[in-house]
Amino acid sequence: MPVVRFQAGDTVMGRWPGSNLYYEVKVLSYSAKSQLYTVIYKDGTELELKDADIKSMTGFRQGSGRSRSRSRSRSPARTRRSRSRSPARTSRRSTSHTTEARRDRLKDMLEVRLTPVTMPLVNNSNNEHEKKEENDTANKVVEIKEEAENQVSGRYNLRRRKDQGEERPIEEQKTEPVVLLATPKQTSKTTELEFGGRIGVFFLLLLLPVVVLALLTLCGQKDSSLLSFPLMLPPLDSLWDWQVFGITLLWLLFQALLSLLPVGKVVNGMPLKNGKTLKYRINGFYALLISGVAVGAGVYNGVDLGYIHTHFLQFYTSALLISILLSIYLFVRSRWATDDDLAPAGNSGYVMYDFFMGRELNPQLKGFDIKFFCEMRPGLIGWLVFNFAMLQAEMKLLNLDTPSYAMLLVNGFQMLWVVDGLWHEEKLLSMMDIVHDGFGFMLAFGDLAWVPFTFTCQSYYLASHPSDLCVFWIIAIILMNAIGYYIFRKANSQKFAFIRNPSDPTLSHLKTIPTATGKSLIASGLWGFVRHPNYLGDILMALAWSLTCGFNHIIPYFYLIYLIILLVHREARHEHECRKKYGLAWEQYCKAVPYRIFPWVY
Ligand SMILES: NC(=O)C1=CN([C@@H]2O[C@H](COP(=O)(O)OP(=O)(O)OC[C@H]3O[C@@H](n4cnc5c(N)ncnc54)[C@H](OP(=O)(O)O)[C@@H]3O)[C@@H](O)[C@H]2O)C=CC1
Ligand SMILES: CC(C)CCC[C@@H](C)[C@H]1CC=C2C3=C(CC[C@@]21C)[C@@]1(C)CC[C@H](O)C(C)(C)[C@@H]1CC3
Repeated sequence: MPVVRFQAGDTVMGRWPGSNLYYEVKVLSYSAKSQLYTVIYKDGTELELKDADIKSMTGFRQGSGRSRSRSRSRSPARTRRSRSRSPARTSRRSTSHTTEARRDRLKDMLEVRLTPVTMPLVNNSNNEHEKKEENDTANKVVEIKEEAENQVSGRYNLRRRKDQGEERPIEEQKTEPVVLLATPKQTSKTTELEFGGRIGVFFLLLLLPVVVLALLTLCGQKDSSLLSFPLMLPPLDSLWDWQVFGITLLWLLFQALLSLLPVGKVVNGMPLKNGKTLKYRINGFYALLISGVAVGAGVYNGVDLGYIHTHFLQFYTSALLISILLSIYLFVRSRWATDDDLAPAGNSGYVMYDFFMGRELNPQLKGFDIKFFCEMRPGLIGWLVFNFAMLQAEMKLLNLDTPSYAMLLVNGFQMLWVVDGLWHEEKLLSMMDIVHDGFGFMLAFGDLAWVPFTFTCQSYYLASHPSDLCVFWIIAIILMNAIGYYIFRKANSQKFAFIRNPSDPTLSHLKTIPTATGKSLIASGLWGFVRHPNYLGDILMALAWSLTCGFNHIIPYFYLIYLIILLVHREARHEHECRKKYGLAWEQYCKAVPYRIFPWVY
């Protein structure tokens, strides 16, 4: 039976999710079922916190006193300034739990809720915004937050905007690893399960590999109609080839070696739970160039890429086996991971769920980050090699002197997407997959098997299904891809620049909405059109890719359908997180930007 340490109305210190920052909060209620406290921050943001993330005011003062004295020796001026502002100093109350006192506190709390901080749309360069934030909740946190703001290195913006002018490029920043606050280590359990929980994940584990197999089988046969789906699995010996397995392992090794090349800059990842940052070498674009030269040299010297087309299923089963073995290795090694190494989403205690979601956030082998490598290299670059192989296979199978326009368009569009991804490789470091998701079966299979074998569905299809495109259709498809790419790139670049430095002068025209965390939300330009313009751009491109294959079968639309499902789910996940994280500011933002991904769809 859990001990309920706090009562409704108590003022306590609550940890901000995903960080070691503590804010003054009031307890609203406790749920015995979920064993979570609902607390309210001073700006009205309500969150559910675990017992381990809450400290009593007295306990916290004793704990933070130590860290305060540590920082005082480092920066006395800063500490003095923050102390004079700290509401914890001016409004410390007795923690005795008399009914009278509790009722008073509850009244205070309700007043906070009834007078929420209003957050107007502000211009990025507007001084009023800064003045506004001076009075904002973000400034009313106790001094430990101020201290933490000064200590967090990297790009995660927890500063007030008036301090942000000091932001420097990542490479130049000092990355002294720091522990923000000495708190006793607690194992943070995942309580909210995603993807339909244990049952959902069980089905995904079984279904995903079969879906890819079915897709490849249908794509490869003459009649690709869903109705002609083979009810029998292909014979097992047609699914396995040791030589193909060896080639796949060699490809992985080659890519791993390329990623270790000492070319390209070294940058810091986002700060981890313990305030430390990991270092990453950004050389994906060089790896792509070298891989291109190597494949080109192979073809020039008589290597027949048609082998990939004829052994595509075997390549898939090899990649599948490697991803399963890798996931087992990752799961086993996570037994020795510390709490700091664990991903917030993959530590439920249910073996299958955690195996799927991934327990460890950034598993490393002597500084080699396995997740970052898998996400950006073997699958993505392999995808382009596969596309090129399909182009050669098409010419051979359909007796063509030159590749079809459809095949050329698919190869060109997808090469642009991959080149763009590797050119902007550094930006991946702030993405949900790297910052939040553990590395388990979902991503291992996703990166090594799903990406190279489902993203190729159009070129694999075109290799044996001619698609004649008229000039009008070609122009329309190119235009659609260009518009999609423009939206995708501009939105992602703006978002990344803003996360890195919200005071970036090139973004000063953008309107933003401040939140209690100190982070603001862009609410104009592309980001004022829909809440995820980058998703919209991506979907437009995916549509253009599929349209090259005509309308005879739905199979080449597989990638488009997958992407829409994934991004709609991702949007819902993000929305859920942000509602908890930003509270009223999020509501304000949703009012200002009502459409989610598609314009006119709420
Ligand atoms: N082809 C494929 O299989 C897939 C492609 N993608 C593509 O990858 C790209 C990146 O995806 P993803 O990481 O999901 O991107 P998101 O757009 O969800 O970006 C997440 C980050 O952006 C921040 N953010 C979101 N909205 C705002 C805003 N209005 N103002 C300021 N910051 C904001 C979030 O901040 P916070 O949450 O901290 O507020 C978070 O740090 C997309 O273009 C997507 O289409 C993604 C998945 C699969
Ligand atoms: C197995 C599942 C059903 C789904 C697996 C999903 C993953 C394969 C994808 C989730 C998000 C991804 C992104 C990229 C690759 C595929 C995965 C990992 C990406 C890195 C590719 C390069 C792009 O430029 C990008 C925009 C950076 C992509 C980001 C998302």
